[in-house]
Amino acid sequence: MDALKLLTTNVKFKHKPVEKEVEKKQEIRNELFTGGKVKVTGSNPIDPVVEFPDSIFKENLDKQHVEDCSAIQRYSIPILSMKRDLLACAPTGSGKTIAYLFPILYSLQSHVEGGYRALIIAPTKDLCEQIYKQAKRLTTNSSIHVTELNKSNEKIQEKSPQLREKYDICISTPMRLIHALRSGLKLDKVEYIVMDEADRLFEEGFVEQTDEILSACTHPKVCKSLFSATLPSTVEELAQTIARDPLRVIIGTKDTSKTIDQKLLFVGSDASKIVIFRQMIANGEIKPRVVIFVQDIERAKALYAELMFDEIHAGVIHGELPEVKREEVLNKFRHGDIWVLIATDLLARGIDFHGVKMVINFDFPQSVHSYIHRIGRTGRAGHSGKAITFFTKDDSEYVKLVAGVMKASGCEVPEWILSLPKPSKETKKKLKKSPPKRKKITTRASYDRHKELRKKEHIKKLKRDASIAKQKNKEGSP
Ligand SMILES: Nc1ncnc2c1ncn2[C@@H]1O[C@H](COP(=O)(O)OP(=O)(O)OP(=O)(O)O)[C@@H](O)[C@H]1O
Repeated sequence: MDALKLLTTNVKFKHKPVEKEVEKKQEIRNELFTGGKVKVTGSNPIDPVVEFPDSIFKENLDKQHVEDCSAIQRYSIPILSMKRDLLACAPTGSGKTIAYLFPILYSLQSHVEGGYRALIIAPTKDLCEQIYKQAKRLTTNSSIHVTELNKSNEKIQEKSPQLREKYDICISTPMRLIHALRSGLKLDKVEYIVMDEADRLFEEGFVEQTDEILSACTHPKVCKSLFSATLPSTVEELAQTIARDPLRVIIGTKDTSKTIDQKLLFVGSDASKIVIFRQMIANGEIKPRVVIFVQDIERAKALYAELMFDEIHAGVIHGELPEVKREEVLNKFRHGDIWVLIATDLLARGIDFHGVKMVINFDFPQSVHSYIHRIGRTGRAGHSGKAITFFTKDDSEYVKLVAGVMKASGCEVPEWILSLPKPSKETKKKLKKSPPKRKKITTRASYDRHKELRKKEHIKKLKRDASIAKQKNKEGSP
């Protein structure tokens, strides 16, 4: 089956490991469990555990085939169980969700009391939904109850506040939680606050909300923890001011991932990108499943239209899609009905897909952290992955940023890229604020495209009508 067919045929993709890769895979798995370099700082550090403590939660993990503790889990379990504040930085896909859920559940089960006792804050609804699902799996058959604040259940809980007493753990975006706070929610019983994707929660647009939430948590012994694959020093400084005698755990080399084979690809201009992408498909260089990142919603829609035209099993996800539709697209991608998922940075953080072989940065990311989180959608949980970043002349002043991460992760980077000057602080800020203006994604004049699309749809309809007529004839024949 040629590459284009593989992406367009309606057969679910199955992953078959190639034998020669086994050794490399073993090396990558070891990285997950040993974490390579581990750095713990802070007063009175606590020794790591070697395995998940016996409990109903461990039994539930066994059912998910999560048996050995990953490096971050070995450290976070005793630290959070002892209610020490924690700043944790560990690579994408290294199991940070279980790293905070497990010790919190383990600790809360010993004393049952009504009302939210742990709060998990994450920047997007999709991520909250994913954390909620993991928490539900972990708490099966236990005495701990979890809720995720969303539009509908927030209203229900607002009308009947006694319902909140049923839940021990609440998962929410900052915005949703602030809304609930302003309609009377009390957070005085909260003993644990987790800030997942913490650096994002301390960025402009979120930091005021995060602050308001933290001030509402008035329990004298509230334990605060921050988790992310990227913790810039500015965030760490801020975190140090809200945390009490925290321990700081860094797994691996900060801001790198050893499980992803990263490449930079000069594509000349924006107009060439789609042509090069098609060429890569034809050459068999694109192995499903793939996540493609573009810089804005308009480009996501345009690329989707192009791939749909090629009859590739593609899907698109961005902030303009309603929640239900987003969930539907994510599920289709998870179940293998969509092989090429086009996304904006909305999906860059935290979302966990199994079997993503490749991430393509169709548009250059707007920051190093965005790069790290985007490529982190592959190479998760001890698997290997590949990331290709397209860059044009317009991106050249920022390329060095990514090259540094690649080098630190042990990937090959051409010398000429390494010798480029480092972008200044101002240049980095400029990029973060507004990416380069890009040419529209299209290979055909829109009139021609519409004409061709209409023709294709017409042929499809004719085929459908013919098959219905054939069926009717059959049923009518004696
Ligand atoms: N100890 C473990 N052994 C094997 N798999 C694990 C283990 N812990 C977690 N996983 C699996 O690893 C995957 C990635 O976990 P998770 O989403 O928590 O990563 P993460 O570190 O939060 O990544 P990101 O930084 O991208 O948010 C999940 O599918 C999870 O079930």
